[in-house]
Amino acid sequence: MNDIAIQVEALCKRYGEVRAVDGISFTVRRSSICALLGGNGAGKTTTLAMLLGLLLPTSGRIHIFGEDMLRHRYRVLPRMNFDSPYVDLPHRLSVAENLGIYARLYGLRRIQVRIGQLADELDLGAFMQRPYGTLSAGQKTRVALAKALLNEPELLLLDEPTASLDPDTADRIRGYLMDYQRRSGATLLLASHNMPEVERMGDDVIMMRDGRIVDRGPPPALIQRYGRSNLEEVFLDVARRRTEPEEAPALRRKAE
Ligand SMILES: Nc1ncnc2c1ncn2[C@@H]1O[C@H](COP(=O)(O)OP(=O)(O)OP(=O)(O)O)[C@@H](O)[C@H]1O
Repeated sequence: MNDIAIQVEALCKRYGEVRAVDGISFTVRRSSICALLGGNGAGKTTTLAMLLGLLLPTSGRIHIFGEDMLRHRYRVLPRMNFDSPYVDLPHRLSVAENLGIYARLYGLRRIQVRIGQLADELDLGAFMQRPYGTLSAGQKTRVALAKALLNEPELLLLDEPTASLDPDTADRIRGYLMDYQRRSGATLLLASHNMPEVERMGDDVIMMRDGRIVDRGPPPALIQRYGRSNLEEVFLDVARRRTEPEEAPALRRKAE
């Protein structure tokens, strides 16, 4: 059990008739990067929100670092953090003030040292004293990531971490996150529909459609199983439901 960071069993979230998450079970190994991959409305954000305790599941179980999240989430939350484009920070406060508030909330000790470190690593120096509300979308994304890393989380949940970044910055942030994972041994779970991102970062991929898990595995294994040359083609097979053996090229070739 010690090498499991996240264990989810038969997790469901319903909104009236909508089954946003429909009975999913999965585990995420400690010190790995796992990607939740799925089209719009597949249930990725809902899954992350339940893992964080922001949403109550309709049914099912979630254990993080062996703790039952529905009963004891405050035991685990200090070891976690998350980053999502849907979360905003106070607009009138400067970047430095915003990070300072979160650092105190998290009970950090050497607050200025940690903020300085992150400002350096994520290249925030030029706008640390500016009101957060005046930043561009990409700059806000980097500040939000700094906020998520303040407490050096052992488990980091990321919802579309590079959604509003230009290709150069996005690439550097991916590299930075992978480096953070290697340095700290943290576990990362990211929701994305950016295939090259998932292919580059993910040790494991969980593919979701309509609230269910339709396939999973390391990117190279998935690509091989579907007889495709990249994850984008696998995703299109899954999204367009070409996942029956008679329709998946590799399996069809094997049968011939
Ligand atoms: N508060 C809500 N009330 C009703 N339905 C909701 C609510 N939140 C999410 N849903 C529905 O649940 C389903 C899953 O949504 P979710 O946001 O988890 O998908 P997603 O995979 O993150 O999609 P995207 O890639 O578009 O962000 C969708 O059909 C969505 O419309």
